[in-house]
Amino acid sequence: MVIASRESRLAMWQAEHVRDRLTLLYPQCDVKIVGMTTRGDQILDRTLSKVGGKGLFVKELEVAMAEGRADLAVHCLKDMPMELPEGFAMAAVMEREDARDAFVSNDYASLDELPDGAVVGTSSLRRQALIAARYPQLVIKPLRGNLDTRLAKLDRGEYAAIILAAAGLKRLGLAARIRALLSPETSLPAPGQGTLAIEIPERDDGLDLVALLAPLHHGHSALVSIAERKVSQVFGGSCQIPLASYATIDGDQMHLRAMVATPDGKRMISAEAHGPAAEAEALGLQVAEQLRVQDAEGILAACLSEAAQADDDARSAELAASAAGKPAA
Ligand SMILES: NCc1[nH]cc(CCC(=O)O)c1CC(=O)O
Repeated sequence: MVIASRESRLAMWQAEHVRDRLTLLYPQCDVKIVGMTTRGDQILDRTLSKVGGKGLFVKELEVAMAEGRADLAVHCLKDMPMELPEGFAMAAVMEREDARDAFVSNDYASLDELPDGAVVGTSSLRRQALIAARYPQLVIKPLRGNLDTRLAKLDRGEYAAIILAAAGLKRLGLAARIRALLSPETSLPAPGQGTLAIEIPERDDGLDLVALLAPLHHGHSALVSIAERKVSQVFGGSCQIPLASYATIDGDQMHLRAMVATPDGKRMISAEAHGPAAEAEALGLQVAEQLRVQDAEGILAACLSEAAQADDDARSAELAASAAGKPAA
């Protein structure tokens, strides 16, 4: 069995995690990992939402699976497109890690402690909007790169604090860097945050990978991800829009909360619903409908035109820089 993985430390940890679970389940099976670099790993100078979004990190892995060089790929569910390309399926959704955002800083213990004008690093439009709405006195600057790069930028003093997913830090043994976990009330998580999913190609050799991977599937985590991702899907499933969607299950009841905002956090709408967990998709649609009647589409249109404007600005800067004979910053 071959697992295709990106080469970042986090992606490798995730692939190794699945390899170890499979090896325990099927000691007779030889599980290997093949590492590969994706377009998303190569483009580090621009905000992710502006260079093509979620598909960027999975394409090369899918090509490897389609060509028979790999049997499965492990992804952060948060980075997976809402609809998988023809010929691929989600074989398992694993048990969710901590879904919360984490506050990381060398000098401050929480967002509340940051002085006016302090620079906070994040490239997630969702985190940017949520922080800007609650802490208008803070300055939010883009932050990209893998986890180690982001932490190094913080340590060099480029930011007073940065916001990252708690799950990634915990997986890499970096939980000690977390100064505060942001409650869903402060920073409602992204759809699927903290959850790993396994993607497989359709195959015609009769091997039932879904059945083989079933012990890695976690029913509750799958149900909350269906509800969360439905909300995102209704609004286009893009990461160019600040959208949060977070569900929890208590007994057989699900609680789903969602939020849509403009990147500056000046317009923000929320919705929530309770219902049977088994009706996850319907709950997602219900919350999406509540957002729609509050003009979610109007807010999203404003986001997309802002993103297009930023793209134009970036292109103009690139053109001006190349005319001046130097690479764009
Ligand atoms: N967009 C990048 C990404 N995709 C998944 C995670 C974290 C791990 C997870 O949510 O499972 C991260 C890093 C971050 O948001 O800080």
